[in-house]
Amino acid sequence: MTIPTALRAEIDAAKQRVAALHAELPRWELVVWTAGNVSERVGDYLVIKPSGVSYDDLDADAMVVCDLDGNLVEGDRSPSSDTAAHAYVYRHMDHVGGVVHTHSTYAAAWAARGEEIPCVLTMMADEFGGPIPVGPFAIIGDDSIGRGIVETLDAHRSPAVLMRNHGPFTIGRDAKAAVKAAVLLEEVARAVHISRQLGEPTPIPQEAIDSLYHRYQNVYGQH
Ligand SMILES: O=C(CO)[C@@H](O)[C@@H](O)COP(=O)(O)O
Repeated sequence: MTIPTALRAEIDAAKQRVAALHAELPRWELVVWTAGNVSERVGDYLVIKPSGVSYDDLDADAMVVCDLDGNLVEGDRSPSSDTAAHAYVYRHMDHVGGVVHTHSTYAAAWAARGEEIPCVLTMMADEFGGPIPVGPFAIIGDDSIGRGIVETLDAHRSPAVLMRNHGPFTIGRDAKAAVKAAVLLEEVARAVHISRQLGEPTPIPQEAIDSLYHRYQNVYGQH
């Protein structure tokens, strides 16, 4: 199987974007060693990093392309070990254009307890539209992680899920949006963790969460 000529330019542009976005993971201290990955959907394909390769070596030429069943279509190295999970999300969530997985410290700490992060900060209402949910414990190697991500996020506004005893996966309309969700997730996971050391954080009323989420998703920023 080869990339259709009609997608060549889009695939090459996605390789540039996904390579650059992998550099954001160590930049925002979301990963150690090689423990994180970013993908972006292009038609019936996904662009993702090769497994176990240092972020220092992840340029556009290093990126690999898979079909949405996770089969390698282009590239000379094995795709990320989480490719099956990314591919499952794309197959079952048509609106998703980007997926990120990290083991960021504070988000992983909440995942280790199997506890959702309560919506106690306006930044959480803005970006996540409520609490950040926990997905089921699932072992890498088949569709179980992907299935757990989809089943959990289908029931929430949140673009982030804490896979129990593992770590966060985030989704977005493109890879940049999914990376942003991963960055903000770690920030709120840390803030709420610290807050809870000093007392019980105060929940935000649902009406306020809905209002903040609508503003941030539809008004905030440049239009
Ligand atoms: O945690 C795991 C494997 O257990 C992976 O998410 C992490 O090491 C990243 O793997 P890849 O380098 O993307 O194959």
